[in-house]
Amino acid sequence: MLKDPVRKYRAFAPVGLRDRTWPDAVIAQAPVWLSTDLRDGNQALIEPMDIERKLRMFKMLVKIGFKEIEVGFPSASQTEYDFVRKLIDEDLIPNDVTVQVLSQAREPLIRRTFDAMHGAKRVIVHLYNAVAPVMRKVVLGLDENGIVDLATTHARLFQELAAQQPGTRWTFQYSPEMFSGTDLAFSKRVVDAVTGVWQPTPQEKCIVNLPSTVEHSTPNIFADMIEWMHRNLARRDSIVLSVHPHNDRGTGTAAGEFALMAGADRLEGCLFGNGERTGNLDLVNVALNLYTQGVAPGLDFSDIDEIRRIVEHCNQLPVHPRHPYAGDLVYTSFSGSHQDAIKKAFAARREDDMWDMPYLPLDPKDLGRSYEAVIRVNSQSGKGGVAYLLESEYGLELPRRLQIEFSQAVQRVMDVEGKELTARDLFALFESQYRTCATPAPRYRVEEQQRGGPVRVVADIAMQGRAHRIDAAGAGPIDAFVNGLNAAIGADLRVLDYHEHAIGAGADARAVAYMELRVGQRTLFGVGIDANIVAASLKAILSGMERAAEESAAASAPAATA
Ligand SMILES: CC(=O)SCCNC(=O)CCNC(=O)[C@H](O)C(C)(C)COP(=O)(O)OP(=O)(O)OC[C@H]1O[C@@H](n2cnc3c(N)ncnc32)[C@H](O)[C@@H]1OP(=O)(O)O
Ligand SMILES: CC(C)C(=O)C(=O)O
Repeated sequence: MLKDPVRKYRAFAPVGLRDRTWPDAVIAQAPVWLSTDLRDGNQALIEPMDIERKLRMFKMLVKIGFKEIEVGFPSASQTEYDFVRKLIDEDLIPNDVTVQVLSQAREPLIRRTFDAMHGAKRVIVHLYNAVAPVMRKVVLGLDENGIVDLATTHARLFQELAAQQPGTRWTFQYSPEMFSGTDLAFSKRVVDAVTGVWQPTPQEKCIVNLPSTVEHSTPNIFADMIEWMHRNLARRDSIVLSVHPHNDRGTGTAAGEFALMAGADRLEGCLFGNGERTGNLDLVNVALNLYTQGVAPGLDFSDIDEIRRIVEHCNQLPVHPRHPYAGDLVYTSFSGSHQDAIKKAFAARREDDMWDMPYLPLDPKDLGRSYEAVIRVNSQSGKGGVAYLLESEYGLELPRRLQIEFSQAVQRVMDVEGKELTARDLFALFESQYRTCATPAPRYRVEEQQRGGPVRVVADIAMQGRAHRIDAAGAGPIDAFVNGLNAAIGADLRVLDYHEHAIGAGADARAVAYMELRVGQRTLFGVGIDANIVAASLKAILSGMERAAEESAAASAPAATA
């Protein structure tokens, strides 16, 4: 790279629109959307779509709700031509959808384009030629007058050929290619000349499409350019003002949104931003940005994963896992503080509340995603994430101090393995830590002399492989069991805290008991799961006692020598 890039690159000149209004505008309604996946998207693919893939894409675009779809460049190849013929001949274009086709300002290409559209009910036929100084000089070898002449000559040809097919309802569209790299006065001159030929009316509008063929500047400058054109174009009331942003600087979405604020009526782009180089404007991104502001986009992304799979199949290109709204990881938090906030916000949320979820700008359910992947646990995670997964996947509502205790066990595993732990891994670790499967239910009997009075518990238990009989009284079954255990094995056991809840419902429901115990000098948890609530509590005590015994055995074992 150059130390002094100014010797090679020049900054894009600002427009200097002092009385600009767009920064205060609010986008309160959806624009007219034009999908160019089958044209600009397609021309950027390593392997352009065959007819089967084009058709699959077309049907999906219709299902999403696009009413204007650029289906190809019919003069480019036989496949392109045959595809539009198939749509027309097999009557595959719904009545409320208008197809669009593109042609360069070259007579044979335009003739073939009109030829391809015979019998179509409605067509947007799209003319372009380059207007930027670099293209005038190196590609076309024309001065400004020559460019105006090129555009108007072919605009007249459009009129002539359309008149020969009166059964079709034609809408004309013109794009001054590389508008983003052209001075505004000249862009206006060419566009006014073209609309001067077409003479659109407020009832029969034409479309003027302003492309940032290459994105040269910050999006505020593009917005100034659009506002300037919006204010200065002749016949503005007879024009649908469209923009076609690319994404060379990574600000295509901002450019599209700012352009709407600056007066544009229509956006051209592709799903997930496919298109030349860094892509076209990402229509999913803009539509869902609107949605999160409470504006109905008029496009349906309720099954975003299915749409993404079809796009990946048709384009043979992957959608990045971090792609806005659609990527595999965009609703997933790994980091502890994010997980903690999400978990608390989910717990506080009621069904009809406005969406106000930390770290989640949109409810993944609205796009057909489950909450399953919202939180995933790795070494960056804390207790909140672990607790969330155990609760959402296994119905375990761990009390706060147990969350802290268990997350230390998780961290120890993570430090060794260093990889993500799934909900299933965490549950398996929880089962083994708290011996929820290994602790057998004691055989026990509870005797109550009078309702509300002291109870007697008689139980046979096994502790550290040895059998014991417990027979003691207490204020309730837990108290009696603890008293009996202390007497039978000489333990120093107290219950500090106790939580229990049901897991599941109906005949399959089980109870889980979380028991915070003081065993000698040690404070720790025991957990028991059983169909019977008393059995679950006794198991929880035994689980904690076994854990304490194992820990003290481990602490007194001689340290291994190398
Ligand atoms: C910014 C955009 O996305 S615009 C759309 C671009 N899309 C495509 O190009 C995909 C489809 N294109 C094609 O299949 C081919 O380019 C075709 C069939 C249209 C034309 O093919 P060819 O006739 O072989 O021309 P080629 O592709 O080399 O294009 C260069 C010619 O087009 C002319 N040309 C280039 N841009 C323009 C323009 N905007 N307006 C008019 N003529 C142009 C050039 O001057 C050059 O003419 P020359 O051969 O007389 O020097
Ligand atoms: C034909 C035009 C609209 C185009 O694709 C571009 O300039 O990017």
